[in-house]
Amino acid sequence: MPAMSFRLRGFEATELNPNLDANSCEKRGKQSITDLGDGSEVVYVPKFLSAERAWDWFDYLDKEIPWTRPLIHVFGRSCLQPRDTCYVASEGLTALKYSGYQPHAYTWDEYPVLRDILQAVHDALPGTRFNSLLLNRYKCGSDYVAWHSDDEKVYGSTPKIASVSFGCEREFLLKKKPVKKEASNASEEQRHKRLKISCQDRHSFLLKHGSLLVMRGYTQRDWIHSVPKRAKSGSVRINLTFRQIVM
Ligand SMILES: O=C(O)CCC(=O)C(=O)O
Ligand SMILES: [Fe+2]
Repeated sequence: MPAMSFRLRGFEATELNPNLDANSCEKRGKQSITDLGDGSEVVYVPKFLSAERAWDWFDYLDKEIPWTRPLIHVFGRSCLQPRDTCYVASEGLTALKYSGYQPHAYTWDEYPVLRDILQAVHDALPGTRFNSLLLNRYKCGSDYVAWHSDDEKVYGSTPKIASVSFGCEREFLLKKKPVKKEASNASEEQRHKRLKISCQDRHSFLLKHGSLLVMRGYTQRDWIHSVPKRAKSGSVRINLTFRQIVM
């Protein structure tokens, strides 16, 4: 598939920085790149942060962030968002709105540790310039995020989203968006290709304390993701997703 490998080569330029000092590379350990097909990719780095550093940041975030649990509107109904949230963005950007909710944008200056975490992410992903951050706190196993994609127009057509996790391990699922109904005149080859894709249309990552997961390429256009409820009650998990607002 020469066309695709060419397209993917474009993404390789922004892979994890191989030139970080040997020590931080070592700590960062292995990364895995999952090719979701058709220009969508997920990079997972289980040991992005040392456990100690990640616990320090967990404690700060848990205590200092002004968490809220807003009322959101989905499918014509209002409900409490099933997790705590907070939003931070650079000044002068277009306001973010999702599920009928427009969060207040706090500034980076109000929570300086967030700049340190942002710096660690920028160091690992050369060429990125994240200017906004959505924070989520899952207090127990019944807090979750439903299937969705972060495909808001403000992020552009191929957003890169860097997700850092702290505390309780939770499962992160990816599922291919359903393809539009097959035209009746689709060739045998096209049908075979679709069938093959549909067998590989789910992925799961156990997001560890101190891990980094990056979604890139067409992942928001072609895939949805979720953090489902967990039957056995878990402890607190905090997740930070760094994004770049481009319009
Ligand atoms: O908590 C996570 O790992 C994912 C959060 C998420 O998908 C989001 O904030 O859009
Ligand atoms: Fe998301």
